[in-house]
Amino acid sequence: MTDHALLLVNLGSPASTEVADVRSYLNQFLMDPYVVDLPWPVRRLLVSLILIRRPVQSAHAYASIWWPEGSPLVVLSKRLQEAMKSQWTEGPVELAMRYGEPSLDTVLTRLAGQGITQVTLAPLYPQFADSTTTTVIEEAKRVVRERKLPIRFSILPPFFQDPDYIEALADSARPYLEKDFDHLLLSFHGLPERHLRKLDPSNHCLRGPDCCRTASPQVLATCYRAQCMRSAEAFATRMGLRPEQWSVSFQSRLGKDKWIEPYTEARLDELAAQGVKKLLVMCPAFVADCIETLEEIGDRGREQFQEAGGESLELVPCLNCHPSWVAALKRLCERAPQSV
Ligand SMILES: C=CC1=C(C)c2cc3[nH]c(cc4nc(cc5[nH]c(cc1n2)c(C)c5CCC(=O)O)C(CCC(=O)O)=C4C)c(C)c3C=C
Ligand SMILES: [Fe+2]
Ligand SMILES: [Fe+2]
Repeated sequence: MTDHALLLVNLGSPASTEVADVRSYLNQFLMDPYVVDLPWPVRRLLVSLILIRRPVQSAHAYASIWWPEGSPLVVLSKRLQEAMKSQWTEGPVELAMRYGEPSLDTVLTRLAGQGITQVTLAPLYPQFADSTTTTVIEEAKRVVRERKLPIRFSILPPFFQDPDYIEALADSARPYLEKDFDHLLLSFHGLPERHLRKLDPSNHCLRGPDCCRTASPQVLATCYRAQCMRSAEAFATRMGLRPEQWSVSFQSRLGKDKWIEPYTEARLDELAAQGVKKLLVMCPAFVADCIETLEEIGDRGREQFQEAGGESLELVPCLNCHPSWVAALKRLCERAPQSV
């Protein structure tokens, strides 16, 4: 069969580090109602306020990590796409970005023009969130509906505790964990608490320190925080880490709302104060290194940890194009159930 495409989708980056490009990217990203989930007039006002200062700050941050070939996130996603071509034999392997280019609209329209009728849609997010997984799926469905494309989807579900994903994390992180370290911080992207609450009709989430551990299968299916905890626990178990050797935190908070805790910034100070000298940080919510790992953790986080008394902070690279990840992704995508 050659009419069944694999479509990898990641978040996307600005077209360049120019402030105008960063502003336009942030505007598209933050005006997505799955990301800033407020009524349109409130969202428009809030995002316009954020766009006064943020593009200049973010452009500066992007410039500090940008590669000659472009944004690390996009370059690494393209490399993953290339690696997957030798794995996926049923048709072409394509890459789209939820924000910026190449858009889902461009890629799905091109695939339909080539006679592709079946697409395995792979949002590259291990843990479920409306602001990542849902928005990719809904945008892909919107394009097919509005352009009347004869495409049916299979959709890769969140794979936060899939043994293949955990094994890939273990294989990619092992060389770092074999070196001398005092503590491993697993830092996941954060989310406003509101995003968890609105998907939790049983009112289980964020009610006490153990709520993620006691989440029912129904709660776990949509609770990003509980899924992050499961990923971290499965990884720590696989690596044989003792409880005091690792912990979880959440990074990248934006705005004044309460986001899920503990915050990475606070944990960096606490760990230094507890006497941790050699800190390892890995970021399992990101499958490709990006501004959030390279700049927020690798640059600013390291500086903060050292100023607080730590000696070294080593950033464990994301899965990127690790052979175990490429093999895992092939198996995950082959198992993706047909949906629409
Ligand atoms: C309300 C704001 C945001 C939510 C909610 C959010 C969720 C979320 N994001 C990722 C993954 C990535 N985010 C990245 C960058 C990024 N994220 C936000 C805001 C929210 N994210 C902003 C404003 C930015 C841009 C950078 C900045 O100005 O700080 C990236 C990296 C993009 C890149 O080009 O490198 C990724 C990847 C997840 C997984 C997630 C929810 C779980
Ligand atoms: Fe983000
Ligand atoms: Fe929860």
